[in-house]
Formats: sequence, C-alpha cells, structure tokens
Amino acid sequence: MNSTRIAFLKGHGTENDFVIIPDYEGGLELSPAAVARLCDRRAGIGADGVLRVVRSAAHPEARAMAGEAEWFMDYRNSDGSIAEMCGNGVRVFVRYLERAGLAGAGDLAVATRAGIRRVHLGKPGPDGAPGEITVGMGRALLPAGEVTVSVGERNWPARNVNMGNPHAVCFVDDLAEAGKLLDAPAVSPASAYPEGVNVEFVADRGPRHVAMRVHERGSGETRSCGTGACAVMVATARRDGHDPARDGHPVTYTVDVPGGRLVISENPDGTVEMTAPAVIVAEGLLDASLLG
Ligand SMILES: N[C@@H](CCC[C@H](N)C(=O)O)C(=O)O
Repeated sequence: MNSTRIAFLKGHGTENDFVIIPDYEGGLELSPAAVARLCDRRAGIGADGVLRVVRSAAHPEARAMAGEAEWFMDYRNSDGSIAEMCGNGVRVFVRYLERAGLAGAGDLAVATRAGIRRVHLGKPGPDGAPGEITVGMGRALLPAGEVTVSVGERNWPARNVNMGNPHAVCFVDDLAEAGKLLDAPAVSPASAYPEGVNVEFVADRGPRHVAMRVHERGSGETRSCGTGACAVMVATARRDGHDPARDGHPVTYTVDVPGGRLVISENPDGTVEMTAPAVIVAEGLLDASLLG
C-alpha cells in the first residue's frame, strides 16, 4: 500500500468547488478514475472538479503558451473528463497562485485548454479582505441553428453559446421548471454538440439582472458555472437587443447562481469579462492511495 502523502487544497468560486493539486513539474499521474475518487463527496475529498497546477513548460498541451503564461490550469470535471475551460476555476486557480506566493496583485496570464486567459488580481482590502479577481474570458461564439433542451415532457428553445466550452442557454419563467436536474437534460440536435454540453436555465430578476441554474457536462448540477454565467450574459444581452460590437459601448449584467453572484460585461471588441469571488478554504495532505 502506498502511504505517500500528496498536498492538496480545497477552494470554491461562488460555491463551484475544486480540489487543487499543486504539481508544478507535471509528474503526477492523474487518471480519470483518480479524479472521480478525489471528487467523490463521501469516499474522497469532494468537489465539482480538480484544478491541477502545472508549469506550462512542463505540460505538452500548454508548452506553446509557456512564453506568455507561466502556469497551466489542468481542469478536470468530477467524472474525470477533461474540459477546455472553467471560469470559476480560473479565479480559484489564481487565488491559489497568490496564496502560494506565485502571483501578486496586478495582471497575469493563465494557460488553459481554450487558450490564454488574462486575469486582474486586485489588492487585498485594508481589512485583509481578498482582492477582487476579474477574468478576461475571451469572445463568445454564437453558432447559428435552432437548439432544443428537454427535461421529461418539457421543452425549451435554447441559444448555442461557446465560451471555449459548449453551452445551451434557455429562458424559463421559473428556475424550478427544470425540476431536480438529477440527469443531464436532452439537447437536440445532438450534432450541435459533438463533445457534449453544459445546460443553463435562466430567469429574469430585473433590468440587466438574471438568475440561473446549470447542469454541467461531467459534473451534474452545480451551484455555479463561470463559463455558463458568461454564456447566459451574452445570450440574455442579445435577447434584450444589446450588442456591444454594434452599439459601441459595453453592457454589464448581474448573474445570480445558487452559490452567489457574478458580474459580467461584454465589450465593444466582443471580449467578455467576469468578476466574482474566489476563496481557498482548506489545505492538507491526501493519501496517494486515493489516486490509485
Ligand atoms: N464550472 C465551470 C465549467 C467546468 C467545465 C464544464 N463542466 C465543461 O465540461 O465544459 C466554470 O465555472 O466555467
């Protein structure tokens, strides 16, 4: 039996929670089964996903970005699957870098499978409150074509939005309409999402203010999704007649999730920026046998 201990931390962004594994030189074997064990809320540590912290230069998928971004966010969903991007994850990742003394207040770049994400890390407040983190989430792509989301007998038209990862955004009168969301909603045509999809349900709360629930690909219903909130912001802005590229000025929405609140803007150049909390809540050692 392997009794080696491996350092980990636990953190969350608006209650989208992650196990963080510092593995700077990329030496750790992190199989899909090991990720699923780590994320198991009864037999493991429990999380919606894993953030492995690896030097870009040490990871084959990130090496080409190493000149611009020292650190690669190797994100995995709780079922062990790989995703291109995780918006809440980027903020928690940067909070980890700050805590580890690897980043300070100011601008930095993080390598992800969806490319480089530029982040602004605010200074801590005078009371020691953590500084705000704003992430440049890149541009939303809005593939053409009708998409339908179904749960049981209910169907909703949805907007296809890609934030580096795939989303189907549908508008509802009441967030409870989607039911318990124990299973992934059906999305058709399946050809719109060959790699699977994250599904968001959105209800209006006021002018430029919405609330959402999300069923995440590879993780089930979670209490927040940063890329999902950005997809929701852009889909809602278009529904409301806002298009910063055409209007020449940015538009900002507040997006409430079960785990908190995100503030998201779209700029005239099409880039999307997300600001929301990120905290580290625990640090410890795990038994390497959990990784198999
Ligand atoms: N929770 C994340 C998204 C994580 C990836 C997603 N489940 C996928 O498979 O695309 C976020 O905050 O963006």
